[in-house]
Amino acid sequence: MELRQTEQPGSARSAALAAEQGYVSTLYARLDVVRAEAEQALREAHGRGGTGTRQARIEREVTADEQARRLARLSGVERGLCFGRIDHRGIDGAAGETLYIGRIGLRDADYEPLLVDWRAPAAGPFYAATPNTPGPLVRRRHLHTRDRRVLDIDDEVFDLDGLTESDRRTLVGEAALLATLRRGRTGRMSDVVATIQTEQDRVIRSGLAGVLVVQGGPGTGKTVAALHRAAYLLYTHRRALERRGVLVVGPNPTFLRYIGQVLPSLGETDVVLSTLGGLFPGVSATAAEPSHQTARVKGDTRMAELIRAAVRGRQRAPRRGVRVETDGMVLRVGGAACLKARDRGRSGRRPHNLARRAVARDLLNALARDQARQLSRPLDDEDLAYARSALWEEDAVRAAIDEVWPFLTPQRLLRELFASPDALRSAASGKAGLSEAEQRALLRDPAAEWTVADVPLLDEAAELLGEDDSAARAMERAAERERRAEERYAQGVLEITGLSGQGFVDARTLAERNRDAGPLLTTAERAGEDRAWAYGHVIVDEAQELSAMAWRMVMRRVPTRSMTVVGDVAQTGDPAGARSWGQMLDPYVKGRWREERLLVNYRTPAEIMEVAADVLAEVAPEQEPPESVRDGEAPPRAVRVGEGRLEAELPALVAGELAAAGEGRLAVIAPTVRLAEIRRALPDAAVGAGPGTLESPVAVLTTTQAKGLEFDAVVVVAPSGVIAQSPQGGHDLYVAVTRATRRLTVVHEGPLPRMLERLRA
Ligand SMILES: Nc1ncnc2c1ncn2[C@@H]1O[C@H](COP(=O)(O)OP(=O)(O)OP(=O)(O)O)[C@@H](O)[C@H]1O
Repeated sequence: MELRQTEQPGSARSAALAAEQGYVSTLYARLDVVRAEAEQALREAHGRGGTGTRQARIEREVTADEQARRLARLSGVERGLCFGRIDHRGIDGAAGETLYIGRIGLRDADYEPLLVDWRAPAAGPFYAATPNTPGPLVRRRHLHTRDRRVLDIDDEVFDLDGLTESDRRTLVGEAALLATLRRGRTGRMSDVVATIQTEQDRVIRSGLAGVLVVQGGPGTGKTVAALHRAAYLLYTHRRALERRGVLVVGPNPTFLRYIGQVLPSLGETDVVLSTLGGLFPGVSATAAEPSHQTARVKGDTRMAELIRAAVRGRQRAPRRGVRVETDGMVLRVGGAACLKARDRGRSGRRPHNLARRAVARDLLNALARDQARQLSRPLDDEDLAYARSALWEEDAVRAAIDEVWPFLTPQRLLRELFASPDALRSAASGKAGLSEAEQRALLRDPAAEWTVADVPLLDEAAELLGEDDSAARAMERAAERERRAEERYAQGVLEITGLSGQGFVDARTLAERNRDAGPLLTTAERAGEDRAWAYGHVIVDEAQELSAMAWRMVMRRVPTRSMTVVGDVAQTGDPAGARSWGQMLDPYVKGRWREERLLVNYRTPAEIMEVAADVLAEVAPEQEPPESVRDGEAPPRAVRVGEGRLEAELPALVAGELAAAGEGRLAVIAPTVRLAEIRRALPDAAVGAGPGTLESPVAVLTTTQAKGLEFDAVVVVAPSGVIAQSPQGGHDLYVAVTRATRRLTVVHEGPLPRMLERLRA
């Protein structure tokens, strides 16, 4: 049986608190010493001056860089440095070992451990122990601190002799967890190191190799567990991952901002956060597809065949040959010679742009021979080489070569393909086998902006075309950004170390020194610029939204297939998204992916989850709803407004909900077609996925934009509209009603959809 000991008798409790305060004070004192040492080391690294060999300078800057990172890490753990303690079972009457668990590891001057990093194996039992399976522990203690003071302790004593009753939820540190969950939301996700639950801990500490799928209903902590996993993997496999980096892919920029500060708070910087639309260097796509049909077609793997055929279609052998007018002469390459050049280009199986060299050379040779013949000049190898380079300088010659085998960027290929019904028809007629309607769905204005679903297509095209000069251009852009970032970074270093304004060195000089030694790009920065970068591990959140084409792109980024795939197939909103994990993953790791399921909902109160469960039963009856960990403060409700009255009635309703939510944040979630009206009704609200969305007390969002986010109060407007908006509308409604941490209101004009019947009661 488990004993909770928050209610200890007064004096015993004060004594325990005082003892813990003593220990925690020792920890902070040690932290101060370690910080001072790191500051000193950084000062020394900079103090060594700007002379010496390049190698020496680089070494010095690397040391300085490491010390600066170390300092940043040490500064980041001030809040909640130590949050737990575990007491091990003694052996043969001797007392067992006691360990304190915290955000980083600390040792005393004699190198004896004072504090164990939460990611270290020794901290494992703190998260893994349950009343049924306490492992080596006799007690787990949660320490609640503010600033450097211990405010409270919360004990779980595992009585080893009399375990009778199973705690179904196996909650770790229930009091600590519930206190955390009851807090108002701030608009940013925060770390949960102090209250990680056993089932989440299994996800976090699962091995690095292979594909791990984390399937779980809304609010089960998939995202938070995945981010802690990133920190854990970087800590545990630092050598393997530091050089290659970790990529986290999220559904939209707002979501990335929402989760962005969890990783720095965990001390991790070598992580690239990206949306799918940002995975192709040089393109930053956010636009959605104009229709569900277009989204579906673009996500289908037949697109790979279409693009392959489109590239082949650009490799031509004009039957009449090519003709160039230069210097008053007409030079020709016959149809047969063109065919031969093209076939030679294809036979090497090299990517299109790389094979172009050989094709161009063949054509230039043919033109040079024609020129020599017309001028009745002999042509030895040297003459031929000279003639080739002279001809290559001529625009008309290059245009003729382009007729046979043009240089293509992925952007140009797709733009021209999607703008031309003929090109589409001819590419679609082969293996791709797209119907006429499907071809029409792809047609668009060449000036249209890139959509998120275009990005995997650009990536596919880049594979077939081979590298162009985009890497070089990206490096130039990176160098410029680097120059600007260096100064900002240097200023940051000076501020962190307290050296700013003390006359040691100024930001510009520090940045200059770095520059002299060559750019010190982090792994994350180098990886983010490089399409062909192979990451050490990739985490995909809201992974159910990825189409089959998007999976092809993501898999290219991680040839080792070391991945964490996080999502919920019951929340799939994208028409090309996943119906099952096997459907998406089996083509790459058939039967070799493992799955962990998270079953407890930490976000949505039980009363709201009942409503959501009705929706789930309708739209994905094979899925189990997660079980809520806490009860709500107010029952969810439906409010009917008269036809055409929404704009008039919404402001008061939202104001009332906002007041009831206290300091909290509110989201209005609505179908796209109603946004304009809601914007008029709530002129002060942040609308859509802009930068202010997370800060504003009231945000107006579509379900797609609300994915992965949470709010104290949620007002779902026009549920029938949400359902009708897309073939996955039921899934969208499920997402919408599960965003609330405290209050849910559904506003409807017509009859309530059947799946929300419970709200009528
Ligand atoms: N162990 C925990 N301790 C404290 N808070 C937790 C814990 N696990 C989850 N939470 C909180 O529960 C909420 C939901 O977590 P999260 O967003 O990771 O869920 P999710 O499974 O990704 O949800 P969805 O599928 O709806 O996007 C967050 O506020 C998170 O901080």
